[in-house]
Amino acid sequence: MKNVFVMDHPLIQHKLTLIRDKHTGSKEFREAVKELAMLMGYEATRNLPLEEIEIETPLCKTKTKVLAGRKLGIVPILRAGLGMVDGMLNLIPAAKVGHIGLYRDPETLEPVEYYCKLPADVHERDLIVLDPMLATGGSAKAAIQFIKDKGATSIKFMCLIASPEGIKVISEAHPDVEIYVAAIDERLNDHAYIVPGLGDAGDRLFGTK
Ligand SMILES: O=P(O)(O)OC[C@H]1O[C@H](OP(=O)(O)OP(=O)(O)O)[C@H](O)[C@@H]1O
Ligand SMILES: O=c1cc[nH]c(=O)[nH]1
Ligand SMILES: [Mg+2]
Repeated sequence: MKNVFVMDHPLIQHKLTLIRDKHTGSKEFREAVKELAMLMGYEATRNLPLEEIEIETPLCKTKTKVLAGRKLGIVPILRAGLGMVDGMLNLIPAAKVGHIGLYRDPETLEPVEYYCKLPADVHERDLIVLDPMLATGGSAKAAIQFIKDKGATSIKFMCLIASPEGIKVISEAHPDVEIYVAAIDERLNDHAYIVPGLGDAGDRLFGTK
């Protein structure tokens, strides 16, 4: 599907298996999510623009490339998206971080907003929205819409595991948004959990279950 990039690098697939395993505890789960964010972030930032500058090596002057200086931002969807922040910041330490607090109402499955704090110049930044799970797509769809309402025009969405339904929802609602994902699983169950998935990402990251 256009605009959907499935990252099947062996290191990504290996770490994904770690976090799917129900015997993996919070510490190892957190470490693997951070590492996955870093590996995926490497790919998701592949097309950042470069510009040429002149520097001097110990031998001579030379022209060489640096990032073109376009401002970057990452926007984790709370809570579970927080687990991906440090991995991304390791790659792009100058990025500003916005936060969107959303939880999925267990009855209606609708996203409920409880927090939103974005960089003031969000409309000037290339943004990557982070959330490990894309299930019904309701949370990511709402989060991306918030950011667009604040003026953002350049948005990517990065998640670890998606359902086919979630991918469809985001592709249709936000066709301009590229989706980076480590795996697209089979389906959603009756409670809209991804199967086989990894369970509740927030609870596993923070040990709340
Ligand atoms: O695609 P959806 O059907 O909207 O589901 C995905 C959302 O559910 C999870 O968050 P959750 O509501 O469990 O909140 P949490 O991160 O605080 O645990 C997950 O991190 C996504 O944000
Ligand atoms: O499978 C799922 C679906 C929504 N949220 C999660 O954390 N996991
Ligand atoms: Mg949760």
